[in-house]
Amino acid sequence: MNDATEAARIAIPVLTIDGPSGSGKGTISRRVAERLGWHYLDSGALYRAVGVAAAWEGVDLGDEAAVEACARRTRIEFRDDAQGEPRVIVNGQDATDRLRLETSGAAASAIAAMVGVRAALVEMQHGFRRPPGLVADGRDMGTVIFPDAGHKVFLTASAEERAERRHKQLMQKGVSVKLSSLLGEIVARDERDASRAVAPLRPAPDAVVIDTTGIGIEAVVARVLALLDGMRHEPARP
Ligand SMILES: Nc1ncnc2c1ncn2[C@@H]1O[C@H](COP(=O)(O)OP(=O)(O)O)[C@@H](O)[C@H]1O
Ligand SMILES: Nc1ccn([C@H]2C[C@H](O)[C@@H](COP(=O)(O)OP(=O)(O)O)O2)c(=O)n1
Repeated sequence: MNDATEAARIAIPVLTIDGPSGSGKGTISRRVAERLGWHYLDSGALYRAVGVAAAWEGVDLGDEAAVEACARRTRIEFRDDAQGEPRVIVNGQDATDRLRLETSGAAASAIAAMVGVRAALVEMQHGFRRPPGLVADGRDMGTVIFPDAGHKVFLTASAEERAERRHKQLMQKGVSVKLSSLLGEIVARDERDASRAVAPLRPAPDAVVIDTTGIGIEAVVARVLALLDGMRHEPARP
């Protein structure tokens, strides 16, 4: 990339929304992106998609080189269906429902600890930075992928509330799962995501942390938009 192209790329505004599972990243990011008319990157879906592609291809998840090669060849597309629902197409197949399973989240978390897998997905994530702007959700959006983002948010909520939210979400989809086992899975996944050596889950030093425990979706959206508004009107520092 030449200097002029790089300068044009980094002039495109980015809002990063990182946080643990069930903190509301996807829900809040989608709504904020819609209000702003910006693009949206669900980076977790990329890790989930690689995990699913690896399972389809019989790749051993313990073999780092094989999983990295799988990450490099996996084709992932985001599309809205006729009802406007977002779908994720992995190597030409609609994998949306499978990607949402907690087993896919756990597989994604395991392969996301591999440095080669993370490296394989960097360019694809940068490709989402297109005018007029991008809202990017994940674990390392503000720390690693878009460290120059002008707006960074880290969402949290108590583990109990996050498990309850996920439980309700799964029940609505007709997936029956015990709340206690879900809580255990979520806590274990957060622990692995936060303790890994490469791009661990943690707030960027310049992120605004919002604890969403007991705060409704629209109130969180309003807080994020207010933050953005404040930053946009902040006078440039000398
Ligand atoms: N602030 C909130 N209050 C109550 N429920 C929420 C809140 N934020 C998100 N949810 C719900 O919690 C569930 C998980 O949210 P999601 O956006 O998928 O989280 P994440 O992307 O962080 O895993 C969804 O059903 C969503 O509607
Ligand atoms: N930027 C990202 C996004 C997700 N991951 C990994 C770690 C997460 O446990 C899995 C799944 O992420 P995803 O955001 O889809 O999961 P939740 O919706 O928060 O439950 O992927 C990551 O390491 N880096």
